Amino acid sequence: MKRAKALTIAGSDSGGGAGIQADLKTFQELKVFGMSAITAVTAQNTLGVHGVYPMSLEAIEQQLDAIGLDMGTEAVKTGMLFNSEIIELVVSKVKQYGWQQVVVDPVMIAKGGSALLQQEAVFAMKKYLLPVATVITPNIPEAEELTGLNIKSLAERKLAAEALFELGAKNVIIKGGHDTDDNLTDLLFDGKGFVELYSKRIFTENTHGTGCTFAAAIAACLAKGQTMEEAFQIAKEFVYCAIQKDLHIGSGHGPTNHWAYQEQQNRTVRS
Ligand SMILES: Nc1ncnc2c1ncn2[C@@H]1O[C@H](COP(=O)(O)OP(=O)(O)O)[C@@H](O)[C@H]1O
Ligand SMILES: Cc1ncc(COP(=O)(O)OP(=O)(O)O)c(N)n1
Repeated sequence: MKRAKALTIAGSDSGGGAGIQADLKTFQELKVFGMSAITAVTAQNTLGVHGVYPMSLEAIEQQLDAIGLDMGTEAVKTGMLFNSEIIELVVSKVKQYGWQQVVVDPVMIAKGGSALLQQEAVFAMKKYLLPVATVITPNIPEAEELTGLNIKSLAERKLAAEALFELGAKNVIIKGGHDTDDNLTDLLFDGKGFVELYSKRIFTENTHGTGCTFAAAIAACLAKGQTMEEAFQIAKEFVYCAIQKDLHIGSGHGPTNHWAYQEQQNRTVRS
């Protein structure tokens, strides 16, 4: 049987909750063959980011060529890209290999406050990366940084989504984890209309890596040929289950549970 493949281009999280590790776990759970190109190694646990070690451009290029020249991929997901040189390299490889489904998670700052993208790289993200994005998945602070808009209301979020679409992303999803009330709205804009997905906030400390997991689920679904709206719905459900059935690992902001979605699907099929 031919299996869909997805490539994550992101940073490594030694704690296993975010970055490359979250992406590969999500791909696997959604039955997509996962591949990776590591842009930076972070020393990270549930208490925060303790070190960031960017890879050389040569090392990143070799990883991308290794995939592009032999295996190919049905979807690409980008996460922590750290600086403008890495962004420009990734964009050139996306174009060289004609990779079509490109999910851009514009990772900037970890929940603990550590910078995962240098400030100078925001310009390159807007100018080079957004135009090759099938979808960009910022949280509210990232959408504010990319658009220069203040986002307090859903109406303002819609304006930000339109602004990101104008910068070249074919679809925009602004995530609601940073909503100020306890009803979270994730918003999709495809250039024509909006889709809103709602959930209640789950009260837990264990939300490390929710953004990575959400974007990886979108990439996995697109790799399998599902529509953007289907991918959006599955990703929201996947991450909700992962937060709801949290694992209580570590003494700080713990990881989510990447196998919870499949466990729920299995229960539904059996009952
Ligand atoms: N406490 C929570 N309860 C339920 N869903 C959440 C919670 N926190 C985040 N989410 C969901 O997780 C996904 C990632 O959102 P967000 O936290 O905004 O991303 P990021 O990790 O990039 O900051 C979204 O679908 C959001 O609605
Ligand atoms: C290596 C690495 N990449 C990305 C992140 C940020 O992940 P995110 O899903 O936004 O989760 P939080 O850091 O906000 O918990 C990361 N921490 N490390």
